[in-house]
Amino acid sequence: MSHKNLILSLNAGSSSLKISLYALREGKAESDEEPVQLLLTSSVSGISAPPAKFSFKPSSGNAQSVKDENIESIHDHASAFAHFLERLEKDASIDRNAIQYICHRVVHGGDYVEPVEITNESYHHIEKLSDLAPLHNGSALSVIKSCIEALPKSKSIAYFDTTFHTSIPVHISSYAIDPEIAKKRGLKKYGFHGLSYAFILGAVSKFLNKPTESLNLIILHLGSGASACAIRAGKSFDTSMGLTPLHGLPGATRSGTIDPSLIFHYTNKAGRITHDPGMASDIHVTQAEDILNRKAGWKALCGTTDFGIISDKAELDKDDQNGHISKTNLNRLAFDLFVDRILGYVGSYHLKLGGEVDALVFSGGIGERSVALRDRIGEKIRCLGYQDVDRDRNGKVAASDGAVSEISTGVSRRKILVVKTDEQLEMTRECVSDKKLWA
Ligand SMILES: Nc1ncnc2c1ncn2[C@@H]1O[C@H](COP(=O)(O)OP(=O)(O)O)[C@@H](O)[C@H]1O
Ligand SMILES: CC(=O)OP(=O)(O)O
Ligand SMILES: [Mg+2]
Repeated sequence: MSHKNLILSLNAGSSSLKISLYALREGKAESDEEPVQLLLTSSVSGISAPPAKFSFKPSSGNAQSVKDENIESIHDHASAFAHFLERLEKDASIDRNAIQYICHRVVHGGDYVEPVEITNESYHHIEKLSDLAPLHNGSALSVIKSCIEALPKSKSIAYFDTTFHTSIPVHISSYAIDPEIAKKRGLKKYGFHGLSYAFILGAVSKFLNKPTESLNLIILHLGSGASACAIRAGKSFDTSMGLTPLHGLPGATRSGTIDPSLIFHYTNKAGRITHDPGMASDIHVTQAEDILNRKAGWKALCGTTDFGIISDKAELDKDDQNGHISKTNLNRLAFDLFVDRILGYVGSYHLKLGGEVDALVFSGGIGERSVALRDRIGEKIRCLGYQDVDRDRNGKVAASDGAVSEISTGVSRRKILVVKTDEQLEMTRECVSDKKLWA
């Protein structure tokens, strides 16, 4: 395939590497047309629960699609990217020299409030923030490093999850601690999943045919990392993650919010630097942070990071009348606990938005796929004036990237939607619209 002006978009999540390759459209795009054409998507999932699964899906042409192939040689994000590059050349015959820009999702941007080109200085700035996103920034940097080595002609640009949340008012983003120390050390709520929230906001605005500035939404991004966001007048007003992506909802291996004192009763080595081989060697965090980020969440409760399995088993327990499954079924506990924490945020954000909410949106790997979770949350929020979840619609949510599915019906104006989020496309749109890059 021969294309000019390619944009490669890389999203290093805590358990996955998601990749999309686009070609810039020639000529002026129609007003409603995407400025890029998608050439292929690829993903490596289960990086934190090997064997990792590799998928490769060209949009057209003769190249073969691959779905969920177990790849033993992938053990981290850098080896996942190396495997992708190999397959790009072998399976899709795309000339990597045609890649002009590489967009990288970087979770923690610290005080960077806009995307930055990767230079020595910005690389080290992102590296310094690695301890504040121990499952993320280091992985993104390892992929950036691979790009510098394997694709020296392409320019790498970092897009931050934190940028979207710079609109959060100071009384919401501040902690009740010594303000001088907070300022000196940058201790405040940053919030994450911002690229996903920006994408979802745009998709919902189009779907409801309302300008973003007029929208109030509660969005749930439920993936390996899970967070909630209150959008007021098209801007982030509050979000559940904080200084780090540990705060708020539990995740695949993360505890979410706990009483901070709990950790000192859990272990008497909380403050020591961890030497666990599972934590990347260039990340320096305490055992407390290691336990709460990597040895907690669904993995600790149920022995799996796959919420699909948890929700199936939780369902089994509900139907069992013979006492074969213990009443203390941990899958059931995990499911109910997740529902409880999500409801806490939905209720709180509903109030913070003064009851003016246009829609509740589900997204992320769990939000997009768990029919049971959407059904349960839908049932619980009816008292807030949301429409009813429609069984049929809920079971048939569209699976393509960017799709918006309405799963509720009724007379209330408050809808329940599912959006298949696309952080790679969000970064690419920003890249294309940045005039400096295309002068
Ligand atoms: N059928 C399913 N039902 C519920 N959850 C699922 C299903 N399939 C995958 N998941 C969940 O989606 C998670 C991955 O979400 P995703 O947003 O893609 O992850 P990441 O945070 O790495 O970007 C998995 O950890 C798994 O728990
Ligand atoms: C911020 C975060 O937790 O991201 P992810 O869900 O992709 O791991
Ligand atoms: Mg993700």
